[in-house]
Amino acid sequence: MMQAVAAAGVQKTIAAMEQLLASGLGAVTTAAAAIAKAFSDDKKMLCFGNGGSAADAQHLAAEMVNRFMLERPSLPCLALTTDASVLTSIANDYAFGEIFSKQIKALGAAGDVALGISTSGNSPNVLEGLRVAQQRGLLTIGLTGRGGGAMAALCDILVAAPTDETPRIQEVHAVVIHLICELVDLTLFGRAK
Ligand SMILES: O=C(CO)[C@@H](O)[C@H](O)[C@H](O)[C@H](O)COP(=O)(O)O
Ligand SMILES: [Zn+2]
Repeated sequence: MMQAVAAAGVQKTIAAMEQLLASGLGAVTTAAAAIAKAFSDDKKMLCFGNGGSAADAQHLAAEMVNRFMLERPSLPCLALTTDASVLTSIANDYAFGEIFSKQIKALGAAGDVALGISTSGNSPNVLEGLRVAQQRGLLTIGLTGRGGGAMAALCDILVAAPTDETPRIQEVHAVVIHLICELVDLTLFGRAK
């Protein structure tokens, strides 16, 4: 029983990855090119999401600020999920739906990249972050699941993992995040390792 459940989980992830590959990976390469262009224009990237996707936002920021595979200069990227004082004060005094958008108002500038991650595509705080980012002239990139939910309308570039199950979507996102890092390094530094 346990083995069958585990095998089914792996099969679903493989199927989603195969579909992503068959789709040509156009959204992934477009997102990476846009992020590389922003960095080469001295702009930064702000990443955000809830739960496992908050961890994914932090993972991406760590790869950019520290390094991925290549020894190269730090790249300006910030996860908006890490400062407990900022997050709790906004949630307590205003609304949980504003925890990302208020930080984007403070830190975001035109030409920066706002990268929102939501498996459902419908988390109100991620939607509000993307909405404010668009209003302020940031480029909006969304990582989501099949369909993209309400997020699709708020993203200049949407990477939609072709599956409906939250953990499987997150597993595809982990690969997409690493591909973005690899392609950004390749674009900016001529190689990725
Ligand atoms: O990691 C997981 C599930 O795998 C959870 O923590 C999950 O991220 C949370 O339930 C999130 O609140 C879901 O939000 P979203 O992906 O729909 O925006
Ligand atoms: Zn998870």
